[in-house]
Amino acid sequence: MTATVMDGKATLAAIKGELAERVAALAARGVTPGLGTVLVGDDPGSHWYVGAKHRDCASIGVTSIRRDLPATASQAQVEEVIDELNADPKCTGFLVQQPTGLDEFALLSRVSPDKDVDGLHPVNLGKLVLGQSGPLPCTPVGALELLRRYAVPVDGAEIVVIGRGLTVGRPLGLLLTRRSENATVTLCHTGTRDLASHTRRADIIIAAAGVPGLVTADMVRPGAAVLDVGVSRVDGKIAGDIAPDVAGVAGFLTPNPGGVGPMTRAMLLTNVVEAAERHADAEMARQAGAGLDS
Ligand SMILES: Nc1nc2c(c(=O)[nH]1)N[C@@H](CN(C=O)c1ccc(C(=O)N[C@@H](CCC(=O)O)C(=O)O)cc1)CN2
Repeated sequence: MTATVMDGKATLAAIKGELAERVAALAARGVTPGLGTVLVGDDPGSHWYVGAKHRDCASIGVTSIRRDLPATASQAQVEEVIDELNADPKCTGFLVQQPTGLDEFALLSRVSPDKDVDGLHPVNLGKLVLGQSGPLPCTPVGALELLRRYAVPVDGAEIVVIGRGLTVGRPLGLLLTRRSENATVTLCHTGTRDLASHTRRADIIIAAAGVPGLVTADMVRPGAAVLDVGVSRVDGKIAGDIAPDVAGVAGFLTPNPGGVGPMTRAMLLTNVVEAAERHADAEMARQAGAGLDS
């Protein structure tokens, strides 16, 4: 069997085209979305991710506000920048690039939930738990969107998620078990005794463990969809969690790079546009309430 490649790069391009139309509609209402990023330190990977996010924004008409701080920045200095972006009307949404090496819970909690485009603020994660609408974490919803666009059925599917991290594995479990998605999820982690016994009966495997080559062909049911979210560097190159021999067994497979990574950026752009749309609607309602619309 040769797996169908779930192309995240091509899907990002398609989503950008769709979002550019929504940005144009916002411009007609006098609103320009603006993404803010807060980057601490000089990790080359983080610099690349932030640069890519701003290039994506420029390509669809979203303006950029970039705050880069040195590795020596203190918690208080980063919190000051967050306060600035919370108050800046040109910044309709922003994020703190992780990792920062600081108290990330305190930083995430300080971002205004209305401007949280990562969907990682405790209020927005709480909404996900409660099944309320709100911005969703970018990588989990990116993986789900890729499955949707390749028509891989999720409703009723047995899905094994590997990894319980706060940005991917844990919210993925919450997302996929919502009534609207209706999947049965097994969340595996370093304490899982027999990983292969779980993956072998999965319709969909989503690996976010950061262990190169963790999932091998013998662990995959023929025809299963396999998504690789693992990012490790081996000899300077990205190495995912999925071993190359899985391509001969899986029905659908994401490349890595070129799979879920670009989808993370696509869903960030979606959250940025949606935050600006909510902002525009709230402003219109405020003006109508104040009798300013006539
Ligand atoms: N505040 C956040 N920090 C981090 C998040 C996040 O969602 N919010 N996730 C990751 C990094 N990340 C986004 O920030 C991210 C990961 C991967 C990609 C991507 O496009 N990757 C490319 C390859 C890039 C390369 O060559 O290095 C791909 O997979 O094709 C974009 C964004 C941690 N931090």
